[in-house]
Amino acid sequence: MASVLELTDVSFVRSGNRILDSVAWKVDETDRWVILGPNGAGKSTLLQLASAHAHPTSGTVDLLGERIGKVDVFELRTRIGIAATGLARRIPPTERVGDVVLTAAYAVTGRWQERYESFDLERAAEVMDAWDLADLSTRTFGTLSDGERKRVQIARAVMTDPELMLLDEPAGSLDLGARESLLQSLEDYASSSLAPAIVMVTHHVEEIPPGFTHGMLLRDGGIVAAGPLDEVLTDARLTETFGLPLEVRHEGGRWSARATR
Ligand SMILES: Nc1ncnc2c1ncn2[C@@H]1O[C@H](COP(=O)(O)OP(=O)(O)OP(=O)(O)O)[C@@H](O)[C@H]1O
Repeated sequence: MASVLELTDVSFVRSGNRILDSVAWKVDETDRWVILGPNGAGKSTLLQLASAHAHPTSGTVDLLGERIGKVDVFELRTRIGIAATGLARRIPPTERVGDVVLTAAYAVTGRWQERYESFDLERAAEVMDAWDLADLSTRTFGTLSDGERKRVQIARAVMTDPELMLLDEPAGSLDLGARESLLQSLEDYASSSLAPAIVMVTHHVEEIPPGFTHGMLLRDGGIVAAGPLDEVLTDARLTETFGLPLEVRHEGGRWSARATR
């Protein structure tokens, strides 16, 4: 099976702070990964490396068949879909939802004078339909709820048919209904044989969509466990990762966890 991302002995140091330490990780094209770990564990930094927005201090990152440091990262980034809060901040609040999705074809935010082909317009309509955004296409991004904004960000990332999809806390800050509805959409997306490899960072095991296959537990920049989800999400490993006694359950395709006394 072809690997889309491979980190070999990767360390990442900033201001003398070892944020990632000797990380080895391989993502194959059919994998759907979830990354969990306490605040400050290094999850977002790992996504920065996985999206060619950061270089490792030592070790190697191979992304979509290219070695980071030996390739034009601007070209490489067009092959990766990212939905993250930091990127959402760059979307002008006055931009129409339809244009937020469509402008992904040129990797820009804010529609200007780009000329779109009919297949771009058809693709944007198809993606907005799939992510329940068709009724919002003429609304402006700034008027949307948090849940709607998350959907728009993901639809924008899906628009270009990426070879790797990176999701940073897609269900963070959503109410119960919005979360459950988003998880159903993510489950549908992840179950398609046409979907790319997916890596999702989350703070809660309850936010893992059914069908996700692999998990990584990160603590203090090091991997506690990585592999098939049911081997990784155990009481002992979650307890070690979060530093308090935890009990985990897996029922009906969904995960939950709580502290024990
Ligand atoms: N440029 C930097 N210089 C120094 N330290 C940094 C820098 N960027 C991040 N860090 C530190 O690296 C650690 C990991 O940060 P990162 O954002 O990757 O963690 P995270 O697991 O995503 O956290 P959270 O769950 O809170 O979002 C944190 O302690 C953070 O303060």
